[in-house]
Amino acid sequence: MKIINEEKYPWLAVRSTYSTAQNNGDSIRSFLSSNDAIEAINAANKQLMRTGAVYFPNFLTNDAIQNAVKELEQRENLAYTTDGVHTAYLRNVDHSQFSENSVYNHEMPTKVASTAFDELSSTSVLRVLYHDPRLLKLLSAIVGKTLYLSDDPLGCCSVNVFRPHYHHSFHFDESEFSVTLMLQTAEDPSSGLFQYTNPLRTHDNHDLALDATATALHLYDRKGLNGKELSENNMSFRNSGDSGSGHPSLHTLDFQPGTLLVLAGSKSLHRVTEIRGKRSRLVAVLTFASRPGFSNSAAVQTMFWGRSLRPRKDVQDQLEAPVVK
Ligand SMILES: O=C(O)CCC(=O)C(=O)O
Ligand SMILES: [Fe+2]
Repeated sequence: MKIINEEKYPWLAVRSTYSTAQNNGDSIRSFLSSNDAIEAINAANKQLMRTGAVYFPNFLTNDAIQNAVKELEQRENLAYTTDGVHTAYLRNVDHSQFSENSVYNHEMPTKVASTAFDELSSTSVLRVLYHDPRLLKLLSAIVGKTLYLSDDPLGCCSVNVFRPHYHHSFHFDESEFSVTLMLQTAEDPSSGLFQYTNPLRTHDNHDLALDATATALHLYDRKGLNGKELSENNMSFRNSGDSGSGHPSLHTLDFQPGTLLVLAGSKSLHRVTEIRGKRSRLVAVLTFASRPGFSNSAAVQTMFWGRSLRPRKDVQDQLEAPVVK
């Protein structure tokens, strides 16, 4: 079964007449060198830098979608449900460094279930896609740097299960880039929307973009703020992606089954609005990092999967070994 829709994206097909390891290696090396591929990647890179996200409709074949949904329906009852509060930064509140009214300490509710990577079968289409070297090469080309698969045994590739009334409040991901795949939408098409701002945080995890984040929450999360004034919010932040207006834009994704989204999730504030209707919204979340050995923190693992499972020790030892010159 083909997973990637090569009819819609012929430049993603790897042409090999016979299958030997070497032939496969050569095909992957020449992969993405066609003019069509270069053009599509340049356009995607521009879009990602400007708006924090870029998406590819019908990236998955219908067979792959159906297969994934069938497996997930069978495993849905295993999915752990988180039902609590978190800050936009998914970090612990810190009253010693940030004031009571700081957006850093502002908590919002989220209710979502998630099927962890180790709950997917060994032949799951999502597992196969996550390990397809074409996907890693494509994403590295789009973001303009070498990316690595995550070593998080739970969160490297997981599936969000949004049942009726579930929602995910505004947050930044810990992982730098996420790829999400819509598998099944909510019954009510005006619900379960994926919304994201332009990139607000510019450099690294130390850049909290407190002003911009507070401004975005004031503009787009009135319910979550409940009349509260966040202290950083002076409505005057500057951000290259929002030149002129001084307001972070909020985009709503046209997220249909089979759509693949590349999101700068640690830079763009994003949320999923409340689900209405009977059907669960199912979205796969595949994570990538710009250094090897990435894992979500134990705290974030516990929040989303109800347990923490650290990357294999041999992998960590290798990464932490001193470099001998
Ligand atoms: O379900 C989605 O569309 C993405 C949710 C999200 O932001 C996340 O899982 O971090
Ligand atoms: Fe997220």
